[in-house]
Amino acid sequence: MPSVEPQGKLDQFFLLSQDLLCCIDFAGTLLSVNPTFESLLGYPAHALLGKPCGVVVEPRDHPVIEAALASLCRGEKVNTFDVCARTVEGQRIWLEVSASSGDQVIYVIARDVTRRKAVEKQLRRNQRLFRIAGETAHIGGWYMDLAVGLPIWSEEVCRLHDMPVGHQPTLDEALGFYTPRVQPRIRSVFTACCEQGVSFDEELEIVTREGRRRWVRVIGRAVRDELGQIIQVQGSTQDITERKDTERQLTLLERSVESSTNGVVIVDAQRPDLPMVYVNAAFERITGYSRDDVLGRNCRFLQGVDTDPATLAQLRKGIEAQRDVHVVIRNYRRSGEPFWNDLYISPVRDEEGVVTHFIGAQNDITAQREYQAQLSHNANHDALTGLPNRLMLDQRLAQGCLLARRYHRYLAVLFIDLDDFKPINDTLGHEVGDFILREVAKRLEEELRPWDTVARFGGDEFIVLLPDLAQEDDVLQVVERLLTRVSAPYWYRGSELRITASIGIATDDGTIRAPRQLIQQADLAMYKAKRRGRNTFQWYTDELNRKVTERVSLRHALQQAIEQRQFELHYQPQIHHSGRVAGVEALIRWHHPERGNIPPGQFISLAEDTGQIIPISEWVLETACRDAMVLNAQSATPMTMAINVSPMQFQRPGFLDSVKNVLARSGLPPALLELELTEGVLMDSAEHTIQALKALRQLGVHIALDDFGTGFSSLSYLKRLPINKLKVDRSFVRDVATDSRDAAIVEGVVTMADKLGLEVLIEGVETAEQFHHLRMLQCDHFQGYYFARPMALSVLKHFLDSPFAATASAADPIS
Ligand SMILES: Nc1nc2c(ncn2[C@@H]2O[C@H](COP(=O)(O)O[C@H]3[C@@H](O)[C@H](n4cnc5c(=O)[nH]c(N)nc54)O[C@@H]3COP(=O)(O)O)[C@@H](O)[C@H]2O)c(=O)[nH]1
Repeated sequence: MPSVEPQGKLDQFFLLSQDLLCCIDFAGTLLSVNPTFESLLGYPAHALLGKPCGVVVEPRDHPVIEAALASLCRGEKVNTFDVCARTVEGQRIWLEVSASSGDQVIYVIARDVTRRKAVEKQLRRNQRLFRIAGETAHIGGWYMDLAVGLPIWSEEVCRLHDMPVGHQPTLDEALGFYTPRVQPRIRSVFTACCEQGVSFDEELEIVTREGRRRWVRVIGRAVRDELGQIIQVQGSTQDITERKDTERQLTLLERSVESSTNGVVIVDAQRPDLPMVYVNAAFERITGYSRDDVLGRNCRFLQGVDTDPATLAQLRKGIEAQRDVHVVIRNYRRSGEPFWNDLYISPVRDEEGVVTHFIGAQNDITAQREYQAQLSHNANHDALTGLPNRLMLDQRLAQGCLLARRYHRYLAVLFIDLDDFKPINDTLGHEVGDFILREVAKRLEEELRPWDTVARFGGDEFIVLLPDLAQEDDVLQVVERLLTRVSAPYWYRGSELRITASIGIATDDGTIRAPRQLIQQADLAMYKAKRRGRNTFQWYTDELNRKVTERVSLRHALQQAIEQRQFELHYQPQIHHSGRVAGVEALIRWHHPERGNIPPGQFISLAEDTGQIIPISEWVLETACRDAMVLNAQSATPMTMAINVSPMQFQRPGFLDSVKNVLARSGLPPALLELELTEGVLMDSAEHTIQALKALRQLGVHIALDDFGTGFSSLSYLKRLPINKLKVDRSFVRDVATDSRDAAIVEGVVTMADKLGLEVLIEGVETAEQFHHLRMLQCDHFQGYYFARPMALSVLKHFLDSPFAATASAADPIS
């Protein structure tokens, strides 16, 4: 293969050049190579000449060479191109190739650009990494040459502003993306950077071209030339919207937790002893401990002596099992004051589900608890005295019975009723009444053992439960103590008040099945105590029960009697000392369809107690007045009608009017009506009674004082009473013939009545002997079986028509 030899100066250049030089023909065959070609690629010239130039080039680049040769063959110019050659040792060398055609040959200059290629590669790699970093971190770069005054944005910065990649804004446009609120700030820091070289690092909000609001972190710094002149400002802009959103959410969360009214505690679940790592302001407020006091400590210091161990165990179990727990626990504030903590504890897990923390939400429910306790106390206690009420009494009663049964002990139930409490309340006022009730409650409590119960049963009634008595009689000493204590004086605003109590006692030896029965039994016994004179006690007995049961059944029967008009009036003549019948006393008779005649002594007092006396009395008054008119129509001389007036009837406000009305309806002259009142009625409410009597007297009605001598009336009081007659009780008559004391009493009464200008009637005269003694006295009237028994109206009419003188004479002529 002929070689093309360079000549002259060109030869020198060919031989000494640092570049690879070679000549090839238009087929690409190597014609000559310079020494650098040989040395760089490691091939001797003879090994190359005559070979295609592509032998030293990577096959991958052969098409590049072929294309260049083709162009040169067509006489076209070829631009510099790069190919990768391979040395004899296999090392790759990048060559930058320039080729130009001569007449017959092609001159090729190839320069080793391996190093440049490596730098370019590295640069490209760096650029790619930079782009990846920018895209993933949403961070882009920018700079502005001060001399030019136009910011240059990276692709990421363009994207961040929703601008097309490659957009190059003016400075004003670039800063104009910031929201109006932060405009002054960005312009100020940017200017300071340009003019004074002050770096900046700001987090500000922009509005993109699409109108989206985004938070960016913009960092800038000045670049100076070798003279220290600021020539450029460069920096980065990062989209931190997500972080800001997260931060905002966190801030919101934190503020919410901070401003929550509930206490919030976070403890570290991974450190020993679960130390607190966060507490909010409400925790500080509720507990009184500051953050500094508590962070790092376990929250058990909030517990105290009263903290319920069962609740603590429940709490501990929940934490150990890493599950939600809800407890209401007794905790203590820093001041030592206890409070009720309504506590929810929940585990907080990380992404792997590992419990890293526990969060506790606590609520101080002390006030709520107290309110509930108050409500429950109110539901179980009497508002005035603070004593247990009926509801609680029932529970305690059931407990007491249970204890008596289980431990073979006795339970005593005391029914305590204050004597004559109503007059205190009515006359002195409710304030005084309340004071007495409170005081009594206090005294009763003070006299009892801690495990006894005193409850207010209602009004002026109290129930005492004495459980756990070894013997029934043990109750007596308590009862006596209670009676003494209640009857001690009460001092109200400097005035002394007195009150007593009547107590009924019932006991259970563990056999009673219905505990409430004990209260009923004690109640019955209490009534008996009242009847026995008050300020005393009475045991419940079966006999008492029988009597009370009888009273209950009688009460029902009485109601039927009122409704079915089973009553009749009998009349007993009252004899004037002249021997004529001066009047009659109306006496009620009850003809029960099954029981037969029931005497008034058996039902009048019951009717008094139940209030049934009112309709009965009204009927008596009406009937007696009507019958009096009948009798007077038949009688030649005026005949009075004496009627027994019950205390309740007399004290009713409308009594006077009812008398007036009955008189008006019947037409009976008032002077022929005599109302018989007992001493007991007249002794009550002195002034009121006297006024009522005066009103009756003004009406013209006569008043007789019945059962005189049995009521211990004060004689001075007697003189003030506007009455007409005294009826000497028959108890003085019975033995008047044999007992000089009775005779003296009757005589004394007759004399006194005479001096007071009162008439006298001696009742209960049964025998001639009695009458014989009594007729010697200057007495006006007599009444008794000796003269006539009470009789029905029809019988009385015959009696009056009969020659009474004969009857009376038969008994013993009076005149
Ligand atoms: N409030 C009302 N009380 C009434 C009425 N009717 C009767 N009574 C009272 O009931 C009590 C018992 O009355 P009674 O069984 O009718 O007895 C009366 C007479 O029968 C009885 N009496 C009359 N004479 C004699 C006698 O010689 N011996 C004797 N052992 N008893 C006699 O006395 C009763 C009349 O007593 P008094 O009223 O005190 O005059 C009795 O307390 C009645 O008051 C009524 O309608 N309303």
